[in-house]
Parts: sequence; C-alpha cells; structure tokens
Amino acid sequence: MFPSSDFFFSPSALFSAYASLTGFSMLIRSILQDFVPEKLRLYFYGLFERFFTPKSKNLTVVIDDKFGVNRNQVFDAAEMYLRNKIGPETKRLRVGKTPKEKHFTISIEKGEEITDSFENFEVKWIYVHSESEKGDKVKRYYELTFDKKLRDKVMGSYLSHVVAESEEIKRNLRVVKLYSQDVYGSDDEDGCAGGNWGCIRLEHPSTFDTLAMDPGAKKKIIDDLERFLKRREFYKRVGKAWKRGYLLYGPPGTGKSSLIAAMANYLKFDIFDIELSSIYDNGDLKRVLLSTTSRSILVIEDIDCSTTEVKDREDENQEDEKTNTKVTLSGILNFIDGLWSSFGDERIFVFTTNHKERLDPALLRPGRMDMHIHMSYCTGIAFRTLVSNYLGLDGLNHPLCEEIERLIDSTEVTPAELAEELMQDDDTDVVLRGVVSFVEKRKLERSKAEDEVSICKEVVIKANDDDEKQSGSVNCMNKKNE
Ligand SMILES: Nc1ncnc2c1ncn2[C@@H]1O[C@H](COP(=O)(O)OP(=O)(O)OP(=O)(O)O)[C@@H](O)[C@H]1O
Ligand SMILES: [Mg+2]
Repeated sequence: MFPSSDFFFSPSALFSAYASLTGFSMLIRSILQDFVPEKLRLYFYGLFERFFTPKSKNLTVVIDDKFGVNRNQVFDAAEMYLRNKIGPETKRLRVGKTPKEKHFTISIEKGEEITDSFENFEVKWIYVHSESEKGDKVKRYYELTFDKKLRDKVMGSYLSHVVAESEEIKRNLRVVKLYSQDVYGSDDEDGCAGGNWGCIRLEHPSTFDTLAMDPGAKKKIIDDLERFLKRREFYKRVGKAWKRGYLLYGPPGTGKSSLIAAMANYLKFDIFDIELSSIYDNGDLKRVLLSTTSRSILVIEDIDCSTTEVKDREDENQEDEKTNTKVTLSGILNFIDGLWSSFGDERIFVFTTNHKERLDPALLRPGRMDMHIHMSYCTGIAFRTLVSNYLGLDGLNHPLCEEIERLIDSTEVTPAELAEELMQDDDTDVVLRGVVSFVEKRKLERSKAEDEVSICKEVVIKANDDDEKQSGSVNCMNKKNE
C-alpha cells in the first residue's frame, strides 16, 4: 500500500508537549521564556520542531509544463503516458479532440490521482492545475510522489520508462503519409514536411496481420525492422549510416506494394514514392532525396523498368531518348551506400521488381540491399490469412479449406488472384467452392503449358538437325513466354 500522508505539529505545541513531560522541562521553559531573547528562543523552537516532527517517508517531485521558456518534455511524456494508466478509481476525466486528430484525447482532471506500479514499487501521480484569483496566471504541473528510498530508481529508470512509453504511444497515434512528386500540396491538415513533395494520408489498410505470406518470412522481416529501430547507437559505433535497404521481388500480385504499406503502418514511417521517370538527372535526384524527411521509407517501384530508363554507368553522358532522364544507376547507388548515404536518419530504401534477373549486378552485390525478400506465389499456410481476412474464418475449420491448401501448394496462384475469388459472394460455401474450381482450373492450365514446353524442347532438339524447323521452335518458345 502507498504510505499515508505526513502529520504536522506547530512548534509551540510540540515544545509545550515536550516541556510538560518533566519538571525539568518546565524549568527550561520558564528560563527560555523569562531570560532568553526572542531570536534565540525561536532558534530553540526550530530545533525542537526538527527533532519531533515525524520524518516523511515520501518525496514529491514537481513536473511543470514549462522548462524555462520551452515545453517540458517530461510533462508532455507524463501526460501521454498517464492516458493509458487511467483506472476505475479515477472520478473525473477530461476529453478532447482537434479536427485533425482521429482519436479522442482523454486525460485526468485537476486534483485526480493515478497510482502506477513499475518493477516492484508504486508511485502516485497528481495533476495540479492552479489559477491566480484573476485567472491570468495558470500553473499546470504533475506531482510525482514515491518512497524516498526509491529516489534513484524513479529519477533514473522509471522516468526513462515513462518517456520511452510515451514515444511509443505517440508513434502509434502518428498519421502516416504517402508523398509523391505527382501530388500538389496536401489534402491533410498536418501539411507535408518534404519540400517539393505533395502528400496524402496513407490510408492503405495493409498490415503484417493481413499480409498473406509464410509466417517464418514475415517474422524475419518484423524482427529485422525492430532491430533496425533499436540500433541508433550501433550504427554510430560501427560508422554506418542509419538506414536499411530491402529488395522485394516476385510476380505481380504477390504483395510487394502491400508489404511496403504494412512496413509503413507498422513503423509509422512516411512513404516517399520516387518516380525516376519524372526526375531529370542525378542533381535533380539529389535535390528530391534531400527534401525527404527522416523516419521514412523511400520507395522505387519496378526498379528493373527504371534501370532500363536509367542508363548504364559507362554511358552516363548521353541522354536517354525514351524518357529524357539522365539519372544513372551510380546516382542511385550513391544514395544507398555512397557518400550521400548518410543524409537524414532512420531511412529505409525499398526497391521492387518483378524480374530480379534483369537487375544490374551492382544493385545485387552483397551488402548493397540488406535483405532480398522473395514474394512468391501463395502457399497453403498463407491462404489461411486470406481466409481469415476475407471470410472471418478462424483456424480453417471449414471442410473445404484443407483441400484448397493442398491444391494451392501444388500450383502457382497469386494472393491477389485468391483475394479476388474470396470476394465473389457473401456465402462462405459458395466462395470456397469457387476457389476450388479456380485453383483446379489454374492447375490444369499450368500442366497443359508444361506439356507444351516439353514438346517444344523436343522440337528444339530436332531443329538442331533441321534448319526448316528452327522457326517453329522460336514460335513454341514465344508461346511459352506468353
Ligand atoms: N501477400 C498478400 N497478402 C494479402 N493480400 C495480398 C497479397 N498479395 C496481394 N494481395 C492483394 O492483391 C492486391 C495487389 O497486391 P500488390 O499490389 O501488393 O501486389 P504487387 O506484388 O505489388 O504487384 P505488382 O508487381 O503488380 O506491383 C493487394 O491490394 C491485396 O489486396
Ligand atoms: Mg506493386
């Protein structure tokens, strides 16, 4: 239990009580009163007070809303932190919301107390809001009271814990934005932070919970992001820029863009969508990248297409006829791990491609992109996430699901295709039967295509001996590519 409040005694009452205990003390009292000058007498009263007032076990720290002329970070942190600590014993609350906020802000009313426990001790918070009689001077502060013996712990680890938790709460409340060079201004009351960029709120609902992919791979990505966030000091120590690069590759509709949105929603990082075709040259690229903000994800989608527009490094001085861009791969690489890579803090680069094999080897060199993530066709286990997202079925308790999983594992079908199928009807049975026939059909088409390829291979072998048949083999191969 929290220690009870102190008792106070007036000095003269204490003195009288003490002095009346013995005749000797009576004598002292009369001597003091009759012969001792007032100043000296008050000094003795003071001594008695110090001696007899019970020692307080508690210490109270006052946390004002201002620190000098600046806001007090500890006050703001406490305000944020205590929102989540309001218990049933609190009698009066304050609630508010600005137009740009999505959620209500709840805090305690003046005079209300909150008891918080940390490690194995308890502390008590009281919110104080006092006004001068005219109402022109307002003082807002928190009183934090705890056992004196815990002073070091509270001032050290407890207050650090309050600040860290409040940062986490703030991060979760943050509105994530999507920046683009093609958007002008902002449709958001917060405005856009980046110079030449327009922005909108990122309303993409994708999260790691809704993303259908192998659970092991998903965990690896989340762990990697978490480690990255915690490693500010590590990056400093090893002399590396605090940034991380991910290459997402795989066929269309496997969730590369959805993964980027899930990363942004998870980290509460803004996304800067970099359209290389609208960047004129390396200088322009530099300006564009430097006007991005920290704690952001810089995305270049379809980097294989961009790199056909981005010219070869040997060919840097000629302008590309097709797109008029003079951005070079070395210009991009300079920002990934060259001298310019240290711009800003907490940056994540994400490149996506449908064709990893078409990428310049310079981009694939070990250490360049920290993680290569293969977004592949859907697997049976990943399908469970889709079923839970779209049908609200938990644990795959529908009899058709097992069969669908087996079918999915034996062919190539993308999560996007399955998602489309899962939205065809409101009736779960109808939907799942539809998925079975869709995947069966796909399996049949694949095995037909494979048969054709093997026939083509035979034709190619024969064509080596017969010039006339060579054109036939090319057609066959084209068909396969279609
Ligand atoms: N792994 C997935 N998990 C959940 N939904 C997915 C997944 N992959 C695709 N989808 C669904 O399909 C839609 C398209 O996917 P997305 O745009 O992320 O694919 P992509 O890999 O970026 O494709 P592209 O290569 O064409 O850009 C998404 O909006 C989502 O509804
Ligand atoms: Mg995409």
